[in-house]
Amino acid sequence: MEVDHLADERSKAQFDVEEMKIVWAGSRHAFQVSDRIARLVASDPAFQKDHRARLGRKELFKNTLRKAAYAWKRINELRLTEEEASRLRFFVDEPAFTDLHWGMFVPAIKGQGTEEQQQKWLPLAHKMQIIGCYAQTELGHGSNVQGLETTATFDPQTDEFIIHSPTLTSSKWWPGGLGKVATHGVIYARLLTNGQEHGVHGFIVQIRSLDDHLPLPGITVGDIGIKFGSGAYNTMDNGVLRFDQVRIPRNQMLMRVSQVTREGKVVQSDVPRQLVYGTMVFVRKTIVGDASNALSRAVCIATRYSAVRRQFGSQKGGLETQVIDYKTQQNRLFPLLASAYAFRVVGEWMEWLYTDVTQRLKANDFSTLPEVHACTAGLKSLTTSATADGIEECRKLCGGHGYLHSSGLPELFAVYVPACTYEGDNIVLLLQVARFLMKTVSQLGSGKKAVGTTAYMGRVEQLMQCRCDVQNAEDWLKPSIVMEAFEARATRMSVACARNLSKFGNQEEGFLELSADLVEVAVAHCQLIVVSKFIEKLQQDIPGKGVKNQLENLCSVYALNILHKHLGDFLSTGCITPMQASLANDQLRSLYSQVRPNAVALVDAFNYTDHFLSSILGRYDGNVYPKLYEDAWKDPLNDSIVPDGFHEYVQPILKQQLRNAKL
Ligand SMILES: CCC/C=C/C(=O)SCCNC(=O)CCNC(=O)[C@H](O)C(C)(C)COP(=O)([O-])OP(=O)([O-])OC[C@H]1O[C@@H](n2cnc3c(N)ncnc32)[C@H](O)[C@@H]1OP(=O)([O-])[O-]
Ligand SMILES: Cc1cc2nc3c(=O)[nH]c(=O)nc-3n(C[C@H](O)[C@H](O)[C@H](O)COP(=O)(O)OP(=O)(O)OC[C@H]3O[C@@H](n4cnc5c(N)ncnc54)[C@H](O)[C@@H]3O)c2cc1C
Repeated sequence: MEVDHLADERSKAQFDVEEMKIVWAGSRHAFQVSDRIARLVASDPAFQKDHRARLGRKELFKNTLRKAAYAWKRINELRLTEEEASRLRFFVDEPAFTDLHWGMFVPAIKGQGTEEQQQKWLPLAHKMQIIGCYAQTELGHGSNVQGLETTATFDPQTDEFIIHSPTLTSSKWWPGGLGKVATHGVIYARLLTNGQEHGVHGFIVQIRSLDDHLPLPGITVGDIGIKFGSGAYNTMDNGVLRFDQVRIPRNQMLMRVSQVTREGKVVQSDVPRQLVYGTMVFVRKTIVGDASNALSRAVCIATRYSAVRRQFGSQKGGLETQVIDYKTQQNRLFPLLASAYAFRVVGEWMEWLYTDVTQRLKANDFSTLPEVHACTAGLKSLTTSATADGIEECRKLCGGHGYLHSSGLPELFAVYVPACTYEGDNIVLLLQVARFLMKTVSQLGSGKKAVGTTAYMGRVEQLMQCRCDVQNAEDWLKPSIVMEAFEARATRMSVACARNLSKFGNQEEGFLELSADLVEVAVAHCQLIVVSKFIEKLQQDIPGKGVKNQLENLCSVYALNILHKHLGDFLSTGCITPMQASLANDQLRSLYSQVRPNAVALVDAFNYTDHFLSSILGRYDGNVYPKLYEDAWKDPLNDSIVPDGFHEYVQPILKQQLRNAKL
């Protein structure tokens, strides 16, 4: 019989874990779908993944193609819904060309194509009769989208666009799926008609033949090479692409935002030009939800292992202390656990925000677009940075064993860390948020009402003067007190920056000079959004014994840990006193004691299979040591007792030394 080494931990839980699983999944339905599909993937040997770090690039890539094809076969055989298919790809857990096909190519056509274009291209993409990628970034420019150099010149004689890469730096560089697989791409290029330039637009371009998969005439395409980490993101064929005067029909420019007529005239529709950037907004909101997936996975591993691992503290020959009982371990681990839950909640809210803006856009209401852009950009940045740092912290929380590939953490880190760069470099995105905030502050006096996530700035006068009401540590558990401290901090930092900016004659010059401060303002605003969405969630009815209470503890841990880490902001803006800061820290310590007995159950609520976690340290049954020992012997180096190369290279040295010693 299997022994559950964590049974004792599980018996300590003070809440209904099954109900928490529903909260984590978002709904009973979502839980059931996820649970069923996770088991389906875990039980299928074709989806095995524990050997992939030992494969060379070519074998690794071929293996990914095999898995993607098999996943597609199962999706069709089982007639999975779109939701189920997307869960299946998630649990297969291997970055592949399909991520970009479903995650960017299809959304780009949906968001930027006309009805007619959608009718033509989407059925082909949905049946995978074509495979697409999203080719925006170039060798010379990624962040600066307006700086892209690829051109799309309209030729009125033939009613075509000529797509061309005029310089080396205009080569498309990075698009996933492009390197070896994609047959088509949405290519971003500067539109030129009648000798005039009209900014960057998306074009559907066929890259490879549907018969023999060779590049079409005028196209040079390949993979950009090995990336960070063994295995990891190297399952993806990030690509390079150059065009030499490649012709495409006029109707392959995505024309929802602007149209080019038969005569080459550019006609703007009434949707804002920024919708050309719409796919990025879509993907950024998805990345926020994904951050909670990656962070929860790392936290699950580190929490279970911290309960298994014992070090020091044995008295009279008894058991040593579980490392999870050290306050320093709790102080590093529990805020990450709280962040995983916080990002889950904010990810759910992002889904709502995105659905809302999509409906508004359909009704030609563009009023919330700037705020949605600021929220998706800011929260993408905040959550991915915290998650990347959090995964690395989890590795350290697992001591030496965390550095082993079999802990699951190195690969998770290597796959996750580019999220801080792709879909917008995190600093560049925070500067977008800061621009939005400075604009909001500058409009406060003009009577324009601050709405949505900036509504708090409407109370600027009160927030500039308010004094925190905390008298004892428990006061920090009151949502109103926490909210006011965070709102006052964000407002005061925004106003201070706006005042500094106004000292510059040239706003752009001021923006550049103060950009480091502006990034901090943006972070303060985004942290406030996370705290406020978590608090809002707790105002809802949440069923299940003790579930709400656990979430309240986690919400307080999230907020008070941020307050502690950013104490400089709160103190220097006079939002709280040093004494109140010290009380917040006392409360945080006491919250750790309340989280401690529930920690293992709180990570069980993520409902991850051992297959998905792929971590010996994070095994559900906690049977870590025998499995680590067993796994070591599976390494190919242990296939032979004396390694290849020993007789050739090492033995001669030993013999030489021996000879020298005898002389
Ligand atoms: C699995 C991994 C796959 C990865 C895939 C990828 O990485 S794909 C590649 C991913 N690549 C990247 O992510 C590249 C990152 N870079 C970018 O997104 C942009 O180039 C930029 C936003 C940094 C600057 O852009 P710029 O120089 O054109 O703009 P500007 O600053 O002068 O602002 C002009 C106005 O537009 C507004 N606005 C801007 N964006 C949006 C939006 N999305 N929506 C709505 N609005 C937006 C902005 O607020 C401003 O409004 P205002 O004040 O006039 O009312
Ligand atoms: C794994 C991976 C997958 C990707 N997939 C795709 C894809 O499918 N399709 C696609 O089109 N692209 C893709 N990309 C490209 C990605 O979107 C870009 O790399 C990203 O947008 C960052 O742009 P950059 O590389 O130009 O960085 P840079 O802008 O060159 O950044 C370099 C440094 O400059 C700083 N910086 C830049 N501008 C400013 C500024 N205005 N103010 C202050 N600091 C600044 C940045 O903070 C950073 O520290 C992918 C990238 C990676 C790593």
